[in-house]
Amino acid sequence: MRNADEKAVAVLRGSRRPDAEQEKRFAEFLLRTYGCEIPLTFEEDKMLNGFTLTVGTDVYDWSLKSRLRQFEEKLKALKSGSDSVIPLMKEAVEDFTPSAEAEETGTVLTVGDEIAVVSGLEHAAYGEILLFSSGVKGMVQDLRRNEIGCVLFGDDAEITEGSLVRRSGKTAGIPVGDGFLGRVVDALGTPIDGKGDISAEGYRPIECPAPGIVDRQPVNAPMETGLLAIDSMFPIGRGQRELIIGDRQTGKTAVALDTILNQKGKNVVCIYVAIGQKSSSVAQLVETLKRRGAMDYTIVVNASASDSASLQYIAPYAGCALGEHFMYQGRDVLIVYDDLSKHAIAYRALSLLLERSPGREAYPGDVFYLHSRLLERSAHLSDALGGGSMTALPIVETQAGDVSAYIPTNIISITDGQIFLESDLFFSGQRPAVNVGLSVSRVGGDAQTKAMKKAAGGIRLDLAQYREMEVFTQFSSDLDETTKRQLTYGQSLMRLLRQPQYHPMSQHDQVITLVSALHHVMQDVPLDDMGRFHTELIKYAEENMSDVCRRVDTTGQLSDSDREEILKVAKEFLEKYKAENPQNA
Ligand SMILES: Nc1ncnc2c1ncn2[C@@H]1O[C@H](COP(=O)(O)OP(=O)(O)OP(=O)(O)O)[C@@H](O)[C@H]1O
Repeated sequence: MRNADEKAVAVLRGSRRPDAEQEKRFAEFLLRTYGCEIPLTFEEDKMLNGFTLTVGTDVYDWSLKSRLRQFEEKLKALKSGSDSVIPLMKEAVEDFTPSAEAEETGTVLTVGDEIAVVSGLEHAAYGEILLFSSGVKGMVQDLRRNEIGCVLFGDDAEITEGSLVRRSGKTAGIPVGDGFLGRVVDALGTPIDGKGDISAEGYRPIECPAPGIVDRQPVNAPMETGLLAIDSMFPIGRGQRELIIGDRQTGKTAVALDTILNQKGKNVVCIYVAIGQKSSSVAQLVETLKRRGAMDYTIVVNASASDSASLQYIAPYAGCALGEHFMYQGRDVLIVYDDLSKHAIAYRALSLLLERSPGREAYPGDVFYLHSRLLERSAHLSDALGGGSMTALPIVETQAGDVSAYIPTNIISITDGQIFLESDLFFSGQRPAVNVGLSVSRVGGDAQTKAMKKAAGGIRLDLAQYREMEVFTQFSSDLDETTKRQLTYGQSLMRLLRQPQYHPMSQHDQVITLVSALHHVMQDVPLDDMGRFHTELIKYAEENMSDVCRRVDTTGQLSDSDREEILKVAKEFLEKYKAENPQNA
């Protein structure tokens, strides 16, 4: 029996809410031990995946651990036939004998600014959850000689100096499962969309080692964004990590959102992690996803600007754990971290409060590890592990286009390429504002479908030549005919790469556009009329060669004869267009 002054919180690990029979047994046990009746209250604890049992004012540790382990082994042996589970569960409850275990307790030395310094917990490990006497939880972040620095996930006003802290023996975790699809949750997995509780299938620690080399296979399947500028030149593969980088308000979120919308009907689970954003922007985004039918396969994890720095710090790891659950089931996952600059800032705030020495731009020394351990968890798993994948689209905000700042360079070096969005292009109306010169995709080329590869052929080269020529000819007025044509060709290509928001293009749409554009079919169409011409061309092509469109979409191949057919139809449409619009001919 413990000191009667201590506050009583105990955790019934890995268990469902105890049934009436079990509760009776607890009550009897307490009566036997204390000689009087003590009220019991059970509360679900999502973070530790268990139930907190509060008993009077004493500390207990109810351990069902060994029973549960045996029970799990039996279940595994049975491979869970539901008929045979019920007697097993009964048996587990009947054989249960509560026991009190010794545990390590410490005291709070100082507390403030979401940080507590604790002494006396000699065996606490990095990342372990500590339970404060007020019920608030914290995570060990700093291990010093005689004390521990801990970030708090709750109100620090309730914690007083000298109060008691207990170890939980567990690292922070999040409930996971299909029930989360279509929901908005906070960084601890608690629903915040007012739609009630989520029934979880399992539980995953938020920090988990990334799959090793043998557990992976090369990226070889495309993750189409539906954006012509990206799919044609910087293709993304399933399992790839592609950074979206740019100044504020350059359409970074829009690219990620369009990619999520484009996954409709493709059996991809999408996760959007909002870090340090306004809750109103997140609500707007959720509304857009709902309206466009994308919320059914999407989970939104929100740690808003008004949440504590510690919640913002763990949000991407929690989102990643949710994604891993699906990835290890062999499914494909797309995860967007919006954005990692704010994540780094939250971590910097925590580190400075923990009195770690500041390094470059006042970030702590391990800020590279902060992001590398997160992004390394995205992978294309080997077939032996189910062949699932997790594609990451981290977003980073730059200041005045400076990609060489600390956080952008770090993340550029961790990821497999970047889509660089430029303010000047954005404001000149070129949206998505992809800078073709600075963007790159290092592994996606292998994942691009043969049809796209064939259709997109030399577009990057053509655009590079155009950009060079554009600079040289900016101030000269009399240009020769070839240069002029090259310029109009480049301009028409750039115009075609403009794409309104929420209008992802299908694969056949992109292939038809690229084949016709790169064969100069659209060159003479006035730039102002390009949008209309393009829309009508696609409609005309879909009506006149539906079999080619279907073949491209289903097989991902583009035979020479199909290409000829596309060109023929495009030219036919051009003639029709010229006849209908003689002023543009
Ligand atoms: N392709 C597009 N066509 C038209 N408008 C667009 C396009 N892409 C983005 N926008 C608009 O540009 C604005 C900024 O986009 P967005 O919020 O995605 O940028 P951001 O870089 O994520 O911004 P922040 O820095 O605030 O995170 C939005 O109003 C969005 O509707």
